[in-house]
Amino acid sequence: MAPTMTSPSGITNFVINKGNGVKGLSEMGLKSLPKQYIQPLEERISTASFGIKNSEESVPIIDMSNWDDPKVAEAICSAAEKWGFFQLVNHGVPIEVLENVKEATHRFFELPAEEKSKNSKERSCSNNVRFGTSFSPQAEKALEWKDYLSLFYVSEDEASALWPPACKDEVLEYRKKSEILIKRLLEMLMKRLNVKEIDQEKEGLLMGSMRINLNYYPICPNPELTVGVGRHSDVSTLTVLLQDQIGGLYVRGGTDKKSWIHVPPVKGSLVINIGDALQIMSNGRYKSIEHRVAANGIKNRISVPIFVNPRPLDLISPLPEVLASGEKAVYKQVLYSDYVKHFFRKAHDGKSTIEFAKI
Ligand SMILES: CC(C)(COP(=O)(O)OP(=O)(O)OC[C@H]1O[C@@H](n2cnc3c(N)ncnc32)[C@H](O)[C@@H]1OP(=O)(O)O)[C@@H](O)C(=O)NCCC(=O)NCCSC(=O)/C=C/c1ccc(O)cc1
Ligand SMILES: O=C(O)CCC(=O)C(=O)O
Ligand SMILES: [Fe+2]
Repeated sequence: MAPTMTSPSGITNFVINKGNGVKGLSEMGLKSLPKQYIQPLEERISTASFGIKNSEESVPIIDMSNWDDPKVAEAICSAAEKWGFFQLVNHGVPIEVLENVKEATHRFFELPAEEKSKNSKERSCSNNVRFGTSFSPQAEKALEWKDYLSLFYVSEDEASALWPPACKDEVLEYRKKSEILIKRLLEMLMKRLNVKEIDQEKEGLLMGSMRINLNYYPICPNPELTVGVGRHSDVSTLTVLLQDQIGGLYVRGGTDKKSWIHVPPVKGSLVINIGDALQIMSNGRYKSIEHRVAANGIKNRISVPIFVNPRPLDLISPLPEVLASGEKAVYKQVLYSDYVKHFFRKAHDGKSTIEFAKI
């Protein structure tokens, strides 16, 4: 039988090869979710049974207005140890910059499929610019209901020349204006690890590369059967995440450490989470926590994470300052680009990636 639009190969062709993404599927007004997107029961997110149970069971919201007050550093480091996730208000990144990057994200995804797919893995003129769908379609048994544009930052000039004009200025501004915040956070987190000063070498190791993703989660016909993003932890040092007002991000936590806790949108805030690279460098003191995103049946959602990373050719391992007191290393030295390739070559699988670096 010839593939039709609704046959499995027809869907793959339309979404992945033709670059329509799940946004294209969503806009066709599909009445039911195509088979490829149906997740196994244990991965589905039943939003009715999750959420905030009480005030102790929510990700901390930290006010950064007095960022040099030791209490702020204490709150941030404790949240990084206990939750691996926190929200920041009065973080110093201008609200207008955040609004502009959200608008630019919508502008990019509103472009015709033909225009967006000029940035696909096959057609992009740079390895640093990639438009795609789901996470790792060739490795996944069930696909995720998300399209993305992923931008690896090398320099202002390179980005200006190669990133899509629909969003590049706003994304560059968002990255630049977040840099002070990123440095402040890393300084606080490092102090608690007995790293007194972030010299050039440490700065490179902690934040020598950045990747900004523009995530688009279109309205889904059967949101309860699929996910926007499956369970994973980020491979970054830390991630600065801008989400819109829709909601749907869940993190593993609570007193039993097993519940899925909603991260409610807070106007003007930024979500921060610890990634695997910092869990490794801190020898497990700071936690990169599993998280996932629900699909939504009513509204389109966007998010814009800045993944703050080591450089691809950095060797990452527990920091000497952390091991100075005689603590035994639980992670070995790994080449960061090997670690990231390992992450990208498999489907999302919770906290499994870090096994790659365990002794
Ligand atoms: C290893 C990289 C990413 C690419 O290396 P490459 O060898 O020059 O390029 P390849 O094109 O061969 O990519 C290797 C594999 O990774 C895949 N990949 C290459 N970028 C991508 C890409 N942005 N997206 C999703 N696959 C990709 C790519 O498809 C390919 O898979 P495969 O074809 O099956 O071998 C290299 O740029 C690198 O070392 N970067 C270091 C900095 C970095 O990007 N760190 C990652 C931070 S991202 C992070 O923390 C979380 C990201 C995340 C993202 C989505 C989620 O749902 C959840 C989390
Ligand atoms: O969309 C979100 O809120 C989170 C997305 C995410 O976890 C990621 O891109 O790594
Ligand atoms: Fe993530």
